[in-house]
Amino acid sequence: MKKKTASLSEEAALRLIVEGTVSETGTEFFRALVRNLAAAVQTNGAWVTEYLPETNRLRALAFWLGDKHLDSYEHDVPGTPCEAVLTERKLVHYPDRIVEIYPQEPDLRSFNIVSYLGVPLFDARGEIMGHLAVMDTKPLPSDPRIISLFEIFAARAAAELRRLRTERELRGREEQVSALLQSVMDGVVVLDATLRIVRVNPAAERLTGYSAEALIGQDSKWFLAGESAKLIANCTNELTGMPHDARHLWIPSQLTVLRADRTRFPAEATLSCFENQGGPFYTLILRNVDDRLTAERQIALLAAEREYLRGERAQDSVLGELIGASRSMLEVRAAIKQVAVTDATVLIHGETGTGKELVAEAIHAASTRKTKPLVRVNCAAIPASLMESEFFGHEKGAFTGAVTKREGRFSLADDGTIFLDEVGELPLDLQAKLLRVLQEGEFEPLGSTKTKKVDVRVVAATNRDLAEMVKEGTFREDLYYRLHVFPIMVPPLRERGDDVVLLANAFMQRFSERMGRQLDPLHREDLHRLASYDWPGNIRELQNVIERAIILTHGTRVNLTRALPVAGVSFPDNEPETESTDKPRILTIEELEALERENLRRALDACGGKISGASGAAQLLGVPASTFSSRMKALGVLRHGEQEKRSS
Ligand SMILES: Nc1ncnc2c1ncn2[C@@H]1O[C@H](COP(=O)(O)OP(=O)(O)OP(=O)(O)O)[C@@H](O)[C@H]1O
Repeated sequence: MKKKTASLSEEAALRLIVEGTVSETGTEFFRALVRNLAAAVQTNGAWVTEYLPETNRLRALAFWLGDKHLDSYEHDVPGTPCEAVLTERKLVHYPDRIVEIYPQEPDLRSFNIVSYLGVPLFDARGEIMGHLAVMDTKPLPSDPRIISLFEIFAARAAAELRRLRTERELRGREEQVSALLQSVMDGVVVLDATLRIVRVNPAAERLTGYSAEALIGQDSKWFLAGESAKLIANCTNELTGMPHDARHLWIPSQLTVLRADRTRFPAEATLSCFENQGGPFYTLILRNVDDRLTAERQIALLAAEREYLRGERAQDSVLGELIGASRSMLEVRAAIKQVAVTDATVLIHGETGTGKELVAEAIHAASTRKTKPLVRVNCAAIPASLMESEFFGHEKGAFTGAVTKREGRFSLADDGTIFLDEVGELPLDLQAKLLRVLQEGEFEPLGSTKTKKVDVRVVAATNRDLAEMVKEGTFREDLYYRLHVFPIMVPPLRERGDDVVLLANAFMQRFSERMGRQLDPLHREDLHRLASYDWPGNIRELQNVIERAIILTHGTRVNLTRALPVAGVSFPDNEPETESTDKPRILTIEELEALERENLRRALDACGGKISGASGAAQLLGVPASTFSSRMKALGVLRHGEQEKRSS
């Protein structure tokens, strides 16, 4: 090392440090520092190191020896004068003959070192970061001026080393943050206090279609639709007023992001605030929720569809009880489906026993009121004097016999459906009251002055010609039109074609299951007989016939003969109720023959097919066996087991 001056004043040394290092940082700083330090204290060498605790080694940040820098110098701590510096954590001075103290340290010998002065460098927490040392090929006597100069250099070195470490740490963190930002799927946009974009991640570039260069420096309005930009501005205001540890907000699906191609997408975001250099910054984490919203919509749609299908299935299960595939019945089913979901009043027309009540049930079951009551009222079955109280209820003492207060059917049906069967039988005064309920939804119970309000859907049914009754003045025209909002005509069985067969088979199955009977399916010819019958009592009559036939059957083959009225003529016990009041009529020859044929069959059935003898069918009829047989032949009646070829 060239000695520039024999001795250097402290000020000159300080100037050396300042001037020699002011413009330098990092490696250059340390190189300047050790060079100037060696010059200041006039030693042969100086070095500044960083301590590597993992390997317990010292690595030179800069090493000046003689007249040059040694690059990449590193050595183990144990057995060196530096060890004393690190373990004693204070300035260590070996003024002379250092080789004798550290004979194992080869570099001391090879560099001809005889004296040493070293000091540890601490970080802000008091941990050793490294050390600064000077060494000389001649003795280095203890000189306070040298020591103080040396300590000035050491303080400067420690400061720079600390700065470097902080910088390195920051860089490490920044790299971590960058790596994180690079890898996240969500777009991250950092805004400054004026809501200008200062940083974006690649996902934000992808989401917006803008490059980072295009985005950085722009106002957040650049990529946010008007309302969304306002929302973000409001949120940032809100955030700055919040406690530091709670400065984040979730903005759910309310943002609209504008892409470079001017398309838009809905986004949800989290917005958080952090302080940097005294000012607030905001991190906006954006997520495109288009897919999610689409998926949610899809799920909602599927759920609605499922609900709809459930409803359909429920409807179908109710409609399933309404057997019939004829065109007219399909129309009835379609009408039920159509009107059920509305609150419209329905008037069901149809002959007796055609299934009007079943239709009313199906309407209720397929309506939104299905969980509420369906209250049935048969207007023909209630005495006129009790009808009003039955409909609207009464107060205690409202009339003789009204010992307690009683709710009427309309109150019971509140929120549900009332089925007014045989509505044509309503007396005129009650028709007026019914009209009021239909129009205003209100009535007064008998004996009460308080008006009751109800929400009741009315389904009425009649087998009478109400329009004709209006003309006759027995049915109110205004009520007729009020009821006639949605008329459904239930066709008689004779107009339903093969529905008879479907119904007969269904009833067979229903009753045989109910009675625990194993029965053969109905024969083709039985079905034919059923189909050719007129069915004045409609489905109720058919149902009765099948039920009766099963009861009368002993084996597995259903005995329709005794249950079925013959060609429109019935035995007295088979007479449909509706016909019971009809006058006896004159029979045709064919009808008489059919009746006789039926009678022969019944006799045969009753006697197990036996004709002659004490328990024979002939005796049952009181005729000789030969007469019985010839009548059988003439009328084409076959015995059990024989194949019948008749088609009546
Ligand atoms: N389409 C059908 N499918 C299955 N059963 C039916 C059908 N229609 C009617 N029924 C059955 O026939 C019987 C008579 O039906 P319902 O009481 O509904 O007829 P209605 O027209 O209301 O009779 P009324 O005019 O005498 O009041 C009931 O037992 C019912 O279950």
